[in-house]
Amino acid sequence: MSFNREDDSQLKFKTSKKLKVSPTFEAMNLKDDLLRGIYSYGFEAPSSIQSRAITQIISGKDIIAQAQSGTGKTATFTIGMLQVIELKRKDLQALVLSPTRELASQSCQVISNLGDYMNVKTFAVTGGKALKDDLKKMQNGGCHVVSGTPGRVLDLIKRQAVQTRNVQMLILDEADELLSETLGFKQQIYDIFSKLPPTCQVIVVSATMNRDILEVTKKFMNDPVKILVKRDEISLEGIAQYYVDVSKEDWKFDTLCDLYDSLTITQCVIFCNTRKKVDWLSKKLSQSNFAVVSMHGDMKQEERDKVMNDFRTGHSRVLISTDVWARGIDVQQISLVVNYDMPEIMENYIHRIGRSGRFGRKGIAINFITKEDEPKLKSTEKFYRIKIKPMPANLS
Ligand SMILES: Nc1ncnc2c1ncn2[C@@H]1O[C@H](COP(=O)(O)OP(=O)(O)OP(=O)(O)O)[C@@H](O)[C@H]1O
Repeated sequence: MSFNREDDSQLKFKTSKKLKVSPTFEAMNLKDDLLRGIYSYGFEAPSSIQSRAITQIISGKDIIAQAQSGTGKTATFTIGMLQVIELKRKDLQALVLSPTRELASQSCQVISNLGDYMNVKTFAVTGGKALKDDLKKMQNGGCHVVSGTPGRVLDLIKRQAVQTRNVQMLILDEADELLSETLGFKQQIYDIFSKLPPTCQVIVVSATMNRDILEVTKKFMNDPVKILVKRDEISLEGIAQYYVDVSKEDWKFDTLCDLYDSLTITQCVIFCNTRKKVDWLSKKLSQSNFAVVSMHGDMKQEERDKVMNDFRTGHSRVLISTDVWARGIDVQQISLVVNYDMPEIMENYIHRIGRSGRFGRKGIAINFITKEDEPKLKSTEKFYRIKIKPMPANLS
């Protein structure tokens, strides 16, 4: 998935025709306790993907659900899943897989919140945490839903701590990332899949899909319902996208310092392409007395957890990270994303800028462009049919 991509239009893959649209949550015939959970979580009406996909999930069909970032895909699969799960039973019935530990934990939290009045029991099992703790909590039993990263889930299945015999729903969140050739999750996903009952319903979800991934889904999905988004509609209108012509790498730092006051108006994420660069940038900003925090995959999990917690609660406002933060993480106060480096993977442009502008909020994305980045900028604009304009002098 490089930037020099041939046209991979989804010609063969089209949104299924005549899908039912439920204009309200009541119209979905949900359990009372689930409906209560939805309203007390603060939701009033379903988003576009929710009004189309939830009832399809409930009907038991396999589904490919694509929708723009921040439009409520997590609640889509969660509500569908909670409606189907039998709470009286004490066995594992649904499995959610995510590419990062933080995302798996976040989804677990959403499931637990929306299912608050149903007494749903859900656990997050992720790498970076003590295996023995996961073994213990799974042994205690009674878990209806596991949300985890593929490696840890597979490990627990092999140790028979996660019992898959009654799993009736598999959800692949950020599915294009989980199934991509480059990241090494694909084989783990296949291995997990091979341990599930053959009748298990499969739900794949992401803001981005490409033809290769859609081809792959044919191998393990059964005539899925498809809800797809055209490429020129993937980028959210509410996120204003700008570039700053920095010419050379050396000039990025001063440009960022000049922007710092704008970064702290609400909350901001700055993306770099390597862990080393994240460390370097956060050190250099701290030395210049700018308050920033940072997170990447080489850090200890306790440290990652602390950074996440401080950022979620608003104690820190500027976070520097790698693509470990590109997908799925939901912090509503983020209004600004800076690509200090342009992403290596085209899809991640959409995911990164989608950390702002959550659920209809306004957002701003700023891309630092060196001479070498110019072709990337052009191909991103062309691919998603967007216009990334020069940053205005007065950003606010
Ligand atoms: N029906 C709703 N009404 C109000 N807020 C909602 C509704 N559905 C979801 N939200 C909120 O919108 C935000 C974004 O939702 P979510 O994280 O599920 O988006 P997403 O589509 O999974 O995004 P991404 O592509 O970045 O993973 C969350 O804060 C969520 O609580």
